[in-house]
Amino acid sequence: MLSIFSLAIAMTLTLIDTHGRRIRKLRISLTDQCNLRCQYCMPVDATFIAKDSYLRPQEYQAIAQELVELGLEEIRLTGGEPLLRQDFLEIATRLAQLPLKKIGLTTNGVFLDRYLEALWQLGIHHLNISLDSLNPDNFQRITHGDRLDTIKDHIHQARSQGFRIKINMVVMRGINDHEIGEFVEYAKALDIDVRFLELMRIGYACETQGDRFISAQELLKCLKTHYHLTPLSQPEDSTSFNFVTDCGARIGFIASESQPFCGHCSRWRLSADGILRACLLKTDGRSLKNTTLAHRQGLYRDLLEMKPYLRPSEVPHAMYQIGG
Ligand SMILES: Nc1nc2c(ncn2[C@@H]2O[C@H](COP(=O)(O)OP(=O)(O)OP(=O)(O)O)[C@@H](O)[C@H]2O)c(=O)[nH]1
Ligand SMILES: C[S@@+](CC[C@H](N)C(=O)[O-])C[C@H]1O[C@@H](n2cnc3c(N)ncnc32)[C@H](O)[C@@H]1O
Ligand code: SF4
Ligand code: SF4
Repeated sequence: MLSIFSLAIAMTLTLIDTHGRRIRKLRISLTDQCNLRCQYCMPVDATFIAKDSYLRPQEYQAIAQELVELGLEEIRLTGGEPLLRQDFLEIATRLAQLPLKKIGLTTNGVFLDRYLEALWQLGIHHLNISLDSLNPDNFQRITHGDRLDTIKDHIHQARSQGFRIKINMVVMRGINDHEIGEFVEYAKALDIDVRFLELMRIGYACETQGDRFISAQELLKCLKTHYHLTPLSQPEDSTSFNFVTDCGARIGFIASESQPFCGHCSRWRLSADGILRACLLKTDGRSLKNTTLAHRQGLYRDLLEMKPYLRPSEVPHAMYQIGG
């Protein structure tokens, strides 16, 4: 039931930006902290924002509710590592009460087992899990962590419980590009999706991206020498373009460098300390911390003018700082 005030807002504001793109997805970063240190994302000596600057569970709920009334359909919880957030379940429970079409979670999977039951009960059934190597030594090199078996075990448990799982693999030349065939077989064996991500020029990764970048088209060409690929349809605001292989594996490519998808971008992002941004690759945003509903209405209007039409080439902040 809309309050009179929020009804008035809903009548004057719709989430359509200045280029006609409808904002229907919000990615919420719950923390910038992480228990891994993926070499393209976070330096080993990363510094983090103070925990007392985090938005509180009630604030997430209030903001999300307003945006739902304006047309928001999906929320994805991300970070940093969202499952490190102490009050993760309270936040997830509050968001799950809203009339959303979907809530997803993007996680490194290390603590996933602790939350599977609750996530299932809350209707959060879409899990995107980062996994850049199936080889323990290589996994350690990339993430500075030795949790490969744990993560694989959690992926297996989640799949057995019925969760929809997409694996995100950032493919890097000379680091893990020799493993893409193994990932296709892994996806097939577990009946899960795998998406190959291009290494993005964002934050810390800008230093090494030039040498390690490998395009989706190059990967596709390589995979086509082993598999016959049939294209799959996807929503127009999908980050990935997808195929099914003749062995039955579902694979996708997120080519945010070589084939940007800004023209159909439908996402806003909310950082752990409450900065709402119209684009992953823009530093500027609007702080929603300590604001009233009336104030936020103006900030939402500002945001509708802040999403770039063309993809910015790079940005100094890292993915974990803004919410990947
Ligand atoms: N350029 C760009 N890349 C994005 C954006 N959103 C996600 N990505 C890329 O896609 C990767 C995977 O994102 P996920 O968290 O798995 O989400 P997704 O499944 O792609 O997104 P939804 O379908 O919206 O839930 C990220 O790590 C980024 O590399 C975006 O808005 N812009
Ligand atoms: C920042 S993480 C946050 C969620 C969680 N910690 C995880 O790893 O899934 C979200 C996604 O961003 C991706 N990512 C981080 N830095 C990236 C970069 N420079 N290029 C491409 N993807 C990147 C990760 O691979 C991961 O799939
Ligand atoms: S990609 Fe995810 S798991 Fe890896 S360091 Fe960044 S936030 Fe942590
Ligand atoms: S770069 Fe910005 S505008 Fe383009 S798809 Fe990503 S978030 Fe959207």
